[in-house]
Amino acid sequence: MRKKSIKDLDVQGKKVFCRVDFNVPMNDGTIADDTRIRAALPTIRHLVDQGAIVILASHMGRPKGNVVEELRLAPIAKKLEELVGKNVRYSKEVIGEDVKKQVSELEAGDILLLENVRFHPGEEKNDEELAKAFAELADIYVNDAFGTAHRAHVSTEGVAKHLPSAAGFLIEKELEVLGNALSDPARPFTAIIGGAKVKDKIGVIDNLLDKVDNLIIGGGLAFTFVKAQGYEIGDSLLEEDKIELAKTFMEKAASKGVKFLLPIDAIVADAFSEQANVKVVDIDSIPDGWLALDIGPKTAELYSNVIKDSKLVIWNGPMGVFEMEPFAQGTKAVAEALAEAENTYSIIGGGDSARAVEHFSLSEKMDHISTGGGASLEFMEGKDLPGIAALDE
Ligand SMILES: Nc1ncnc2c1ncn2[C@@H]1O[C@H](COP(=O)(O)OP(=O)(O)OP(=O)(O)O)[C@@H](O)[C@H]1O
Ligand SMILES: O=C(O)[C@H](O)COP(=O)(O)O
Repeated sequence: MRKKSIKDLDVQGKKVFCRVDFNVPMNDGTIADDTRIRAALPTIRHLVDQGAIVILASHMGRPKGNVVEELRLAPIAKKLEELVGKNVRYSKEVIGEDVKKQVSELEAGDILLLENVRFHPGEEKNDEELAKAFAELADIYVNDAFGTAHRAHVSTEGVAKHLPSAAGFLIEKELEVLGNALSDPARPFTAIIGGAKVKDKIGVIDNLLDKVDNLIIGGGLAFTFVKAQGYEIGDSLLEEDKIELAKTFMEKAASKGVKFLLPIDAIVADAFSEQANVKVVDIDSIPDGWLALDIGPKTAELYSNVIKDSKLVIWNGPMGVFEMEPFAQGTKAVAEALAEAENTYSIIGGGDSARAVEHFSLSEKMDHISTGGGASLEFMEGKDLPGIAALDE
């Protein structure tokens, strides 16, 4: 069922409580990447232009109900001011008398940013009292925090039960792109799954096997599959209790005619370190005591060719330990193949893959980079996102 859109609302003179995801990476008090702030601008600008009184709420980090000085949103307010080109007020409180007073002073088109909502112990508990207190501040609730839509917290879910609600432009765009990709994909449709843990990606692999033509596996999780194929993997990442499941995934792929691609070679190291001794080996020759930390060059070429022959590619999770230079080549090759593939629509599923693409300065070449890491993953798993489910239809 289609959710109500911010476009369907008359917000002139109305107080709008708008949840955004300003959980941006910080480096010594400065914003290391403002992508998520920029992603919320269309909604914020629309509300301002339509004469709404805009109350913005976001979390940053995981302060677990405590005030953590480094996680205050003051630098975000400043950055936002720069980006929207108008004064942004900032409250050092999440809720309370001072917030009420500040809200009462706002006029149409004004913006107030509340303090990090996770400073309040009620936020993550989805506390009813806090939900009511937020609702009392406003006439309307807009959720545009796609990155946090998989959390049932007060500012993402609880407050929606007390106010007329709608989705902002970012959530709409994410749902449209990810939704279209999964429900009516251009073919060949390829999913690339990497990262560290099989157990975190079980749901998404299972769901994607019903939809894709090719499933490419890389990263640390590939080695549980390699082990399931019967090869020795040295000290590479292994989830012993998932070997049987890995086999069932490969069987499911075969029965559905899905090409299931696993590494055919790997970059192995004698320690988990940038300074380690490194060599390239075929997948059946990973030496005892060594760890596979990246896909090898033959695998990178194989994966790149599949990518270039695809019409649609979804990518979640790096191909290797890309944070260390000697193990970044596989992830880089995949990013470059996506960047070069002219007839391929590329969707980067947030989190580490988005960071990797940014790291290789290839973001501009991708068709859609989701602002959601966990959220896009849960969406791809076919789960309902509580922050979206709670919105009016
Ligand atoms: N072969 C490998 N061995 C060990 N760790 C690996 C290997 N390949 C990748 N990694 C690590 O996996 C981590 C990311 O794994 P994780 O499962 O957390 O992915 P993710 O964060 O869920 O991905 P995304 O954020 O894109 O959804 C990276 O830090 C990377 O260094
Ligand atoms: O960065 C994210 O994935 C979102 O902002 C959600 O953050 P969380 O995982 O701390 O809930």
